[in-house]
Amino acid sequence: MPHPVLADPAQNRGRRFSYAERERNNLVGLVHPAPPRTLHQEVSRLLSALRALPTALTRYQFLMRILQDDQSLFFAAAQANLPKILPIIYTPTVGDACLSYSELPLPLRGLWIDAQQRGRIDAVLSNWPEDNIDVVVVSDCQRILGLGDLGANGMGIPVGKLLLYSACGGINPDRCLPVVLDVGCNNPSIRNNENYIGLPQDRLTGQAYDDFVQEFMDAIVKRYGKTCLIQFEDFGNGNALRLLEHYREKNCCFNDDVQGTAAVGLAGILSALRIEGVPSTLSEHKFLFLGAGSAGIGIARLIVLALMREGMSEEEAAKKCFFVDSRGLVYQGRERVTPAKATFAHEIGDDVKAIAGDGLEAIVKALRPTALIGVSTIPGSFTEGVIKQMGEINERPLVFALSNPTSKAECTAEAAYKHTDGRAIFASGSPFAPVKLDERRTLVPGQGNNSYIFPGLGLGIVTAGARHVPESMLLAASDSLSKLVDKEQLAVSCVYPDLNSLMDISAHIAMAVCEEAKRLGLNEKNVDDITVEKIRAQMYEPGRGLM
Ligand SMILES: NC(=O)c1ccc[n+]([C@@H]2O[C@H](COP(=O)([O-])OP(=O)(O)OC[C@H]3O[C@@H](n4cnc5c(N)ncnc54)[C@H](O)[C@@H]3O)[C@@H](O)[C@H]2O)c1
Ligand SMILES: O=C(O)C[C@H](O)C(=O)O
Ligand SMILES: [Mg+2]
Repeated sequence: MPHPVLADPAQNRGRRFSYAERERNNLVGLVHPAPPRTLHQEVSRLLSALRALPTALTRYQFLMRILQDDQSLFFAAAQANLPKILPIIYTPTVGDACLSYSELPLPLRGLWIDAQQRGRIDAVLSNWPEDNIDVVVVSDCQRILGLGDLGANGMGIPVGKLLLYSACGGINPDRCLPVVLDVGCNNPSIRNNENYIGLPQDRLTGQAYDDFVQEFMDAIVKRYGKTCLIQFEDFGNGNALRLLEHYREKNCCFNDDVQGTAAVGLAGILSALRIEGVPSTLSEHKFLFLGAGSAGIGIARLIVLALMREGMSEEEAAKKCFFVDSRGLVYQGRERVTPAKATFAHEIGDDVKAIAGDGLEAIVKALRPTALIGVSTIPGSFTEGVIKQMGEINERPLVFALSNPTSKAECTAEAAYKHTDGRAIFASGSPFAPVKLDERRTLVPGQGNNSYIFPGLGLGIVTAGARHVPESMLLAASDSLSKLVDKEQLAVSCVYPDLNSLMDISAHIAMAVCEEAKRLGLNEKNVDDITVEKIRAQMYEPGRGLM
């Protein structure tokens, strides 16, 4: 039997227990005899051990074990080394971890609510050891990153998102709940694995699915209150927008793939307007999206709102966004245009119709977009020809390859820069290293990932006790992020701020969200006297003052 203090990751401090603490807690002999260590020393030790590991997946496993063992060491290490740690606990490595979640020896983390628990979801929730929860991230895992249906294996995503809530947004990790709704899995390569951790059955659909989600939503509100934030994550195309529409005004919730992505995408675009050679107002731009799913529709809808704020009509604003889906250009009168795409299915001439199915390069040439946004999950779809075409049309083309993980990116940073002689303003969902163009110039790809948004957005919602998450909060978050991009970043073509400052970024975003909640009267908590400094001071940060 492990000692209860050592077995509790929130209490265990291993070699950092002082002599007095060792005496007080009867730990003498149970921790190493060497003199107590500082948090800083232990973080250094952790980082050396991490470096010595051979693969990203072994580093993922190692960090998950540290988290299970000693929570404050994990978060202190993460917060002091975000650019190093994020790609392991989050995108892209978390994608590999999810693919092999059934095989990897990993500590149990998160709550799987499976379809057989229908009718007793509240009882399952009561098994979670914490009674006070601020943020729930829930996925049905039908579209994990660009990897498709991973069933119960997708737990790595809600777990990873919530680790960022604490590491980047300062939400107390004990008040975070990662949930997988295991409604089945239709992917044979996952489900037929003899070690599969989920229900080996087809996904629930139709009314049975909707009732299951409804029961879950009600159970969360009953147990944790109506201002407990519910973040929908990596739901499939057929459910993401639909569930968001259904719940957005009933619950305190948002969909990260639709709305978080929208805010980070728009922030990158707004930042780019400040770069010389880029048309400096939003209304001068034309956006071409490859992929018309949750992420693409989400970004386009927020662009429309941003344009309307500048005085444009909704109809005119929508005309600034064009979509290409798996059948080619989406246009008015085309077959298979869903209601979500219909807003962006424009009237086009016969000349454009004639090339609508001819591939992205021809479409780029015909439409002459200023920005190309990849949310398609199709790796390499921004070919050399496509990128060169963007470079011919624009002095500084925006090329955002937002699909995750890295293996699904529409192009690499190097390709975007190389085929435009370094003129492209590139951003990607997964991290890419800086690219040295020549002796004088190194360009830095920005990571256009919703991780810049959701921790601060959630922090703001929790701080304000917001009842809902209206679209204007996403606009506020987006503006706030964009304002934090400095001249130095823009000079190296990077449209996002330094990842190292994510805790500060989140405090600023949270402040903007609180102000918006207050403006709309959506706050259950008094935020009259709130300031960025006060928010920052209350954020969970185990290394504060100790590192
Ligand atoms: N960077 C970020 O923060 C971020 C956020 C959300 C999603 N994403 C990534 O974006 C991708 C899409 O996510 P989503 O939520 O929109 O998924 P989705 O399943 O809702 O949509 C995918 C879209 O791509 C289209 N598509 C498929 N094949 C295509 C092809 N050959 N050509 C053109 N379009 C094609 C589909 O028709 C669909 O419209 C994923 O890889 C996801 O990881 C990134
Ligand atoms: O998880 C990420 O890295 C971003 C986004 O939510 C995605 O689904 O790709
Ligand atoms: Mg996602």
